[in-house]
Amino acid sequence: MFARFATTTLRQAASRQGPALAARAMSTSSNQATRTLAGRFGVAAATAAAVTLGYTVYSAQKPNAVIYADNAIPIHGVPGTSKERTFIAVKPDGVQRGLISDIIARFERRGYKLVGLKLLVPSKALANEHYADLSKKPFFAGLVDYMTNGKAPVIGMVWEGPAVIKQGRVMLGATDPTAAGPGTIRGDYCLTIGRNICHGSDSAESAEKEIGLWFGGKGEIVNWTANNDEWVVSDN
Ligand SMILES: Nc1ncnc2c1ncn2[C@@H]1O[C@H](COP(=O)(O)OP(=O)(O)OP(=O)(O)O)[C@@H](O)[C@H]1O
Repeated sequence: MFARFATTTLRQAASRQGPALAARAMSTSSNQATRTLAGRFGVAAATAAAVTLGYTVYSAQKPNAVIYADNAIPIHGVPGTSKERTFIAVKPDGVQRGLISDIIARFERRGYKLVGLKLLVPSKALANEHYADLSKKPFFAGLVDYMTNGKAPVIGMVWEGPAVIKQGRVMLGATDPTAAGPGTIRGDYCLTIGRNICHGSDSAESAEKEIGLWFGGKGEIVNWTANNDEWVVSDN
């Protein structure tokens, strides 16, 4: 009964007043709910109910999003802040050529934080959706086959940090490796556009779409604090 009341209140807040008010309402109402439930059923039940309520509110606003109850950051991060996130992939040619560790190392050394990582052979449906904007191109079928035929897997990653979407693209280098400068991943390691070993989201919209597409299972993105954040992402 109480949970239904709280959920309804929060849904109304989410739809009428937007995310900020919903988040405030969620925090106030779920604190009340948590205290009531904790008194009656114990702390574990109260905690589970509070997490469910939080997820319900966010889902009502944005059905495909996954958030974490601890800090309510969407899995695609917060563009324009130190929590900006991008999707970076090592494509099958990069995996075959043993370049995974080098690509990861470049992002790590720069100071970016790895918050999602998986190795998979993507389905055709996933590759089709990922490259949907290229579906009319003559190379589309070959591109999807190269990504999905299983001759090597893909490494999917989510990296976090200031300006990581733009800087990730800079680090990758031009899509066509013949135009990629030295010091970039493509400029250092590849020669042709069909085998350019890596991918990076090209905008905040793409990052949101791609992170949601490749990740999104519960627990696949981890919010964590690096011990050296003070030395890497602080402002004076
Ligand atoms: N002319 C082409 N011939 C073959 N493959 C191509 C061609 N143009 C693009 N591709 C492939 O399609 C991918 C996506 O192309 P797009 O134009 O979206 O560039 P991009 O966004 O820089 O690349 P990516 O999405 O891989 O980072 C390229 O990385 C490349 O693998």
